[in-house]
Amino acid sequence: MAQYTRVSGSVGLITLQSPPVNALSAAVRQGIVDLMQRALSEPEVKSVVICGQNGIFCGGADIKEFGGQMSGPPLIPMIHAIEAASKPVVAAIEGIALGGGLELALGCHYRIAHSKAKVGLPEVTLGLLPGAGGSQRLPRLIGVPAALDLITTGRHVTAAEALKFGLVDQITDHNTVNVAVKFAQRVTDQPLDARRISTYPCLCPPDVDVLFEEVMQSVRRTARGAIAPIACVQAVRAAATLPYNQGMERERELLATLFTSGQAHALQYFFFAQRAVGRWSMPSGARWDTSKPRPVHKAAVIGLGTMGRGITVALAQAGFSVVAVETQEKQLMEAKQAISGMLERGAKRRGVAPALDKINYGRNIQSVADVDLVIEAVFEDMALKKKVFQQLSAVCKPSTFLCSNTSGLDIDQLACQTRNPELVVGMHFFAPAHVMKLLEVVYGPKSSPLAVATAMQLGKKIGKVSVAVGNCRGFVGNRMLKPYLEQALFLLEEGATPEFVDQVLEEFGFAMGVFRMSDLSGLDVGWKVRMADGLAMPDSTTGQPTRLRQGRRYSPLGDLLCEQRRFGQKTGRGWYQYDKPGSQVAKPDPWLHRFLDEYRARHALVAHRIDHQEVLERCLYSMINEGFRILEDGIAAGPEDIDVIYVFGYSWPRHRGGPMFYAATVGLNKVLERLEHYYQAHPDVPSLQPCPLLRKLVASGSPPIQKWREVIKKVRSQL
Ligand SMILES: CCCCCC/C=C/CC(=O)SCCNC(=O)CCNC(=O)[C@H](O)C(C)(C)COP(=O)(O)OP(=O)(O)OC[C@H]1O[C@@H](n2cnc3c(N)ncnc32)[C@H](O)[C@@H]1OP(=O)(O)O
Repeated sequence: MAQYTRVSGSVGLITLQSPPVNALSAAVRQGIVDLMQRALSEPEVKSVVICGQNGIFCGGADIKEFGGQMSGPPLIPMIHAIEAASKPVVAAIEGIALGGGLELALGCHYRIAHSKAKVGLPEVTLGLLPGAGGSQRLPRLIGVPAALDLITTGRHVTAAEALKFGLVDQITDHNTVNVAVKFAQRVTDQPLDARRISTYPCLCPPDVDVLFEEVMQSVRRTARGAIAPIACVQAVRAAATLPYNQGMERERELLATLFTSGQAHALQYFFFAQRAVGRWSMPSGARWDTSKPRPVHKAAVIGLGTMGRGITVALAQAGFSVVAVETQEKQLMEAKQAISGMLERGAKRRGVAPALDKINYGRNIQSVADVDLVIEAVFEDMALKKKVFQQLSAVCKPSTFLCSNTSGLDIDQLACQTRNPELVVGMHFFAPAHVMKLLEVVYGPKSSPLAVATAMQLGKKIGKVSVAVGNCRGFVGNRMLKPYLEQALFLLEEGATPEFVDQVLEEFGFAMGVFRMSDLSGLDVGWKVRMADGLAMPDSTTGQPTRLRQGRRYSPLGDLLCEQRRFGQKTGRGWYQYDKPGSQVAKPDPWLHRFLDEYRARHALVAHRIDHQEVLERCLYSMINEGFRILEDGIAAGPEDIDVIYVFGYSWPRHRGGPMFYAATVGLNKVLERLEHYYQAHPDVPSLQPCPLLRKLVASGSPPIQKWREVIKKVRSQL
């Protein structure tokens, strides 16, 4: 859909109309084609302006159309026709010009942008490349290095940056369409040949081969197995080395491979999953669209350790007034210094003033009396947290929301310490809290929809992707991590090495394998939890064999390392060895290999050959199985919630869509069959026993992931 109006007598104005972002659906493309013909055929019309309604130029191709049969006029000939037009065509860019939207603008002869507009070619983030001439026109317009940067990262650039690159001709603070119309009138008689970007030579630096080699190496290093960034480099290389038409042919070939790839499907699923988590619901029926948040003006953070500092920075940077409380004078001074440094570095990067004046520091919990919301971030200890919640409940005004930054403790027990348990929720931040995008908002049985809506909105305001989840041990993320870690340890007992397990997981696409990650986080963290749970204890205390706890197989390997004070990077020894405490370069440790051999000998375990497939299946399928249990229990409302948590919080490779999407890709029947196989081989490992929901989905013919919620609803209604 597009609308045509004649402005100032001689300018044909084409307005794209397809809310919310004027994506180039079949109807919009048809509208552009028809209205361009009309403008070119009207003798009174001397020039054309293309804009989008509601202050948004265009969000690109309509991603919803990708899954189905493409209909309507194709993008490439449509853009060529605009570029070849005999009358000047001006793009009036307000809001955004992304992907196909920017490619459309690149087909125009001139581009005028509002100063607040953003432009970019984010196709790579959807597993694609700019396939409507963008990979060929952009380097011709702004040069190879800048085009490589924009196309391989997909980043959105400001109008000011776009002007610097020469990507737009003018920026304005005024009404962009009016400015573009006036501009179009001025250029009516200008020759157009020099404005057709496809005819430009490609601007290459002298050492262009070296540049491509370096960029390709860097892209391969960071892509973690994603294919689109590599295809993007290849497409730009075609622009630099081939005539335009041949470059377009190469762009077409590369896009054809990407378009039908599993990675593109996964990334496009993930695009919609990220948006779906904002439409949260609770088992009570409360929902995002019926629960209004209450505004938060002033917040407090209690406890200024690593997490509390990061949360304080995130709040202050987003413009909240923060009361930051730490009871020990020395720790308070250290925290103040650290927080100021973080704010100053962040502000320097973003070119703004540091929000130092947003924070008031104090040692006394009384200073939070007038805040709207408190985030408690003291040490992960239930008794301590309970005490803090009792104090907060006595000190704060009755309407204050009380939130706990916990990675897995029972929110209900904390709520019970307060006068208004309905105002209590969990806010599970991930370290470093001012950087990591994920926030689990945890509702307990007493949490009100108001509290959930307020925490979700606060999360959004501080730039987090917030996911509402139910209250259980470990919530979603850490609950699923448990069987994953457990399988990794069992694999060591059975003959694998930490290096091999990590290599397989990193080849799969995780930023770090399970053992390197444990060394980074600190082995003592889990050890303390296991001790509190009565798991990490000498045999004499438990009265059970070392490798059995509470009737289940148990691996004490992590506990044994901790007993040797091998806590990971911080002590210079863990699953790997490091040059010195704090170093990040992990090296295989012969001591650990001997230790594993001795351990196996002591327990009469015969090492067998473990291959890639077994590592992946046992680590990932046991985690996915727990994901199905979480869905069955109603802790997560849908598979998208789990996938978003895993990609943003646990470095699951985005191009694999998340664990639940991955299970759907592998095939639910295959996941079920392999779990059955492993459970038969390890009947003392309950996490390998296939979850009833998985069986039900397979029995229902393994519906597509978008239909799982219907099956889950049925299963839950039968409980
Ligand atoms: C066979 C050959 C065919 C050629 C195909 C190859 C060429 C592809 C070229 C492309 O153009 S690919 C698409 C490139 N565009 C993008 O990647 C932009 C994606 N969108 C965004 O980044 C953001 O949505 C936004 C535009 C910056 C707006 O962000 P904001 O935070 O304001 O709102 P959202 O909640 O993200 O979005 C609102 C609403 O709009 C839906 N939506 C956004 N973009 C598109 C789109 N391109 N197609 C369809 N739908 C889109 C989004 O899903 C939200 O709706 P929902 O119902 O809440 O999910």
